[in-house]
Amino acid sequence: MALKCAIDLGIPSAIHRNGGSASLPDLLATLPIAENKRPFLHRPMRFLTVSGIFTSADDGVYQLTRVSRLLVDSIPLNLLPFARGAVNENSRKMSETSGNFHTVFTRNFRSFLCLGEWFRDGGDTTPFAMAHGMDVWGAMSLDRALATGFSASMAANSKFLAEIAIRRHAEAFMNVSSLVNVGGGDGSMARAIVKAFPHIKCLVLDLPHVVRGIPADGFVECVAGDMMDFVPPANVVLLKLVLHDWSDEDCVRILSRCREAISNREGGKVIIIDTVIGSQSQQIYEAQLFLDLCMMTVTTGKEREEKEWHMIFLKAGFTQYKILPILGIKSLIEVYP
Ligand SMILES: C[S@@+](CC[C@H](N)C(=O)[O-])C[C@H]1O[C@@H](n2cnc3c(N)ncnc32)[C@H](O)[C@@H]1O
Ligand SMILES: O=c1cc(-c2ccc(O)cc2)oc2c(O)c(O)ccc12
Repeated sequence: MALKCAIDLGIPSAIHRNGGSASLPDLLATLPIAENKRPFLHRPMRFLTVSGIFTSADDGVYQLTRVSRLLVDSIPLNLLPFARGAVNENSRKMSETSGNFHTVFTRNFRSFLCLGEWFRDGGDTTPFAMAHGMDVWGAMSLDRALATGFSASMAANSKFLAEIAIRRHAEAFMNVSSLVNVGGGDGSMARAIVKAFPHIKCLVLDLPHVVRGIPADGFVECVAGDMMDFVPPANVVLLKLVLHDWSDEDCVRILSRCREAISNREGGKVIIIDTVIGSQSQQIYEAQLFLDLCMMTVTTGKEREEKEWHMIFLKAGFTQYKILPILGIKSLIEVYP
């Protein structure tokens, strides 16, 4: 909530505009803070500094850390839309300040409040459905603003990650002539791939209500469909943050469709961008386990350890795989028939 407050007030951007460091009087001079609230600002700032969002020199001057640099609006590929998605309320007040942003993430919060009840309940619904009366995909198909907000959050994540994944693992996309991005959302990831490798013909497959909102741009082609039933043929199938939404049985079904899509194709492989649980870093490990709880609460999915990934690959008929770390909690997994 302190981070949400800092994002709402635009504090990371204000520090950046001030040349990368700002004292409390500097911040008070530029931020829209009511006169009677000025004596309070040092308290969330003190908490966020101890939490690693800002640093503060002894002289009381705040500076950005690697985390808060991601929240500066003027820095290209910032994660502000993703962070807003994570902390904003779907309310009129927030819509005014952050551009009509409706979020699935606030719904997550209410879903988390049902977790204890979910454990006691013998039904097979998700905590999200307990809180909202329908599953997350149903909620998004009915609420256009919610779907658009989710798509914008995931798109910011994709643009940021695509840049790093392509730079660090360019070889994964070389010698690829066609690629289908299954559950590709608004096509941000596919677009970044085509821009880096213009020879690749890229197709995005997603649900009808998602594909309907994507304007044609000449870079990627978008088709509506259900990945449980059919995946269009290509040399490479890319699944980014898709399998973590689904149970092991559903993943085997999706991956089986992907295997059919690449069968008899030269260099056929599936590229998965997702979490592989397990890290030497306590912070990363904690984030992976937190995301796993999100998946348990919002979807029917989970984050997986390597042995769990291995099991579903074998069940879907694949023989080999290779795990390449990308950044933080995410890895790129190449899976071969
Ligand atoms: C967590 S989002 C990931 C979006 C995108 N890959 C990214 O990383 O930004 C999961 C995506 O899967 C899509 N999806 C869910 N069920 C699907 C289905 N049965 N067939 C195709 N896409 C589906 C959702 O609409 C959503 O765009
Ligand atoms: O609530 C979420 C959050 C994520 C998420 C968070 C952080 C990351 O680095 C990646 C993804 O993903 C979600 C998701 O895929 C979904 O279908 C519903 C909710 C969430």
